[in-house]
Amino acid sequence: MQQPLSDVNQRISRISAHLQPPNLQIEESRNLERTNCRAKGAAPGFKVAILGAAGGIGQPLALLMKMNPLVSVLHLYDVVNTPGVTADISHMDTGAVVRGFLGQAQLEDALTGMDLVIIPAGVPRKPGMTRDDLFKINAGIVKTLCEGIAKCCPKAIVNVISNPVNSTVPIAAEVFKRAGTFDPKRLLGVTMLDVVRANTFVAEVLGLDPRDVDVPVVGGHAGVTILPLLSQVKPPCSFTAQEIDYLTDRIQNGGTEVVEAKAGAGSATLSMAYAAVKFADACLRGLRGDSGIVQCAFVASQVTELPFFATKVRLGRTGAEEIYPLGPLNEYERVGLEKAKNELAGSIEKGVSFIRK
Ligand SMILES: NC(=O)C1=CN([C@@H]2O[C@H](COP(=O)(O)OP(=O)(O)OC[C@H]3O[C@@H](n4cnc5c(N)ncnc54)[C@H](O)[C@@H]3O)[C@@H](O)[C@H]2O)C=CC1
Ligand SMILES: O=C([O-])CC(=O)C(=O)O
Repeated sequence: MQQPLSDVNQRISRISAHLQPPNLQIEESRNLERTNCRAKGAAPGFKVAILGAAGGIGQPLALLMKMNPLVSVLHLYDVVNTPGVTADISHMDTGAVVRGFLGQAQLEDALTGMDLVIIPAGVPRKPGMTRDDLFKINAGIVKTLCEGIAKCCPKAIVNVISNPVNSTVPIAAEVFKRAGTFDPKRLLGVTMLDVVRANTFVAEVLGLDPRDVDVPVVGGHAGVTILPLLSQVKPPCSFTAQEIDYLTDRIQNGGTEVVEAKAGAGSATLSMAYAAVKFADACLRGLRGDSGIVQCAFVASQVTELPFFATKVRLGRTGAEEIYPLGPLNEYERVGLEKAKNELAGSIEKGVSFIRK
C-alpha cells in the first residue's frame, strides 16, 4: 500500500531537520523531541550529568558513560563545544538519551533531576606545576557548579574529579553546608586513578594480570597524600624494600609521569576517564541496591582526625554508606600516613576557608 504524501513529507522534513549543521538552538528543540520519544521505550536507568564534558577527560568519559547500560539519560554540560560533542556521542546506538547544555545559563537545566553528577571541569596541570597550583582557577569553577547542584539536584551523588581534589571536595562540602543540603555520604572525591595505577604497577612487579590485583590507596590525591597500602595487597604477597620504594614513588607520582610525557598538552585524560567510569559505575550499582560494592574514595571521614580522608567505602543506595578503617599498617605505612596527614590538613583547610572567608 502506498503511503499518503503528507506522511512522506513529514518524514522527509524530520530527516532533513537532523541533517542541519549543529546549532545549539536547533539542538535544544530537537533534543527535547527526541528525548520525549525515546524515553518511552528506554530501559529504566539513572540520569547522569557530566560537567566539563567537552574536555580531555569529559569527552572519553561521556563516550564510556553512553555505553553504560545503567545510564538512561546523559547530560553533557560545558562552557564550550557541547553541541559538537553531544551530536557526536548521540549517534552511538546505545540506550542512554544524550542532551547537551552550553554555558552558565543552561547549568540548571543540565542538573535538574540528575541522580549522579560527575565533575571533571577545570584546568589541568602543565609540567612543573603542582595540583595545588590549579586551586586559583578550579576552586571557583567547582564552587559555582556545586551551587547549581545544591539548587537543582541536592540528592544527587557527586563525583569530584577536578583538582586539587584534596581542596575541591572540602569546597563542595562547604557549598552544600551553606545551602543546607550537605549529605556526607553523597559527596565523593575520585581517587580511583590512584588505585588503577597501583593495580597496574603492582601487577607488573609481581608478573600478574592487573585485573587480579587489588591495592588499597588511602589518604588523598596529591604527592605524598597518595598512600598505597602495599601490605594489604590482594592476592597476599610480599615485596622487597626496594620494590616498596619504587612502587610507592611511582604510584604517588603517576600523574606527574603523564604530565611530563604530555609535555604541556595536559594531564591524564584517557586513564582518568576509564577510572572515572569504573568509579561512577560502582556508584550506580550501589544506587541500584547491589551489595558488596567497595571502592576507595576521598570522603568526609572519622577514620583519622582529619575531616576528609580517602579509604575504602561501601557504596549503596544513599552513597558511601560505610567507611572502612585503615586496617593494620606496617612501619613504612605509618610514617607515610603522618606525612600524608600533614599535607592533607593544609589542603583541606585551604578549601574550607575559600568558602568561609
Ligand atoms: N581526580 C583525578 O584523579 C584527576 C583529576 N584531573 C583533573 O581534572 C580536571 C580536568 O582535566 P582535563 O579534562 O584534562 O582538562 P581540560 O582542560 O581538557 O577540560 C576541562 C573542561 O572543563 C571545562 N570548563 C572550564 N570551566 C568550566 C565551567 N565553569 N563549567 C563547566 N566546564 C568548565 C573546559 O571548557 C574544558 O572543556 C583538571 O582539574 C585535572 O587536574 C585530571 C586527571 C586525574
Ligand atoms: O596529575 C595531574 O595533574 C592529574 C591527576 O590528578 C592525575 O593524573 O592523577
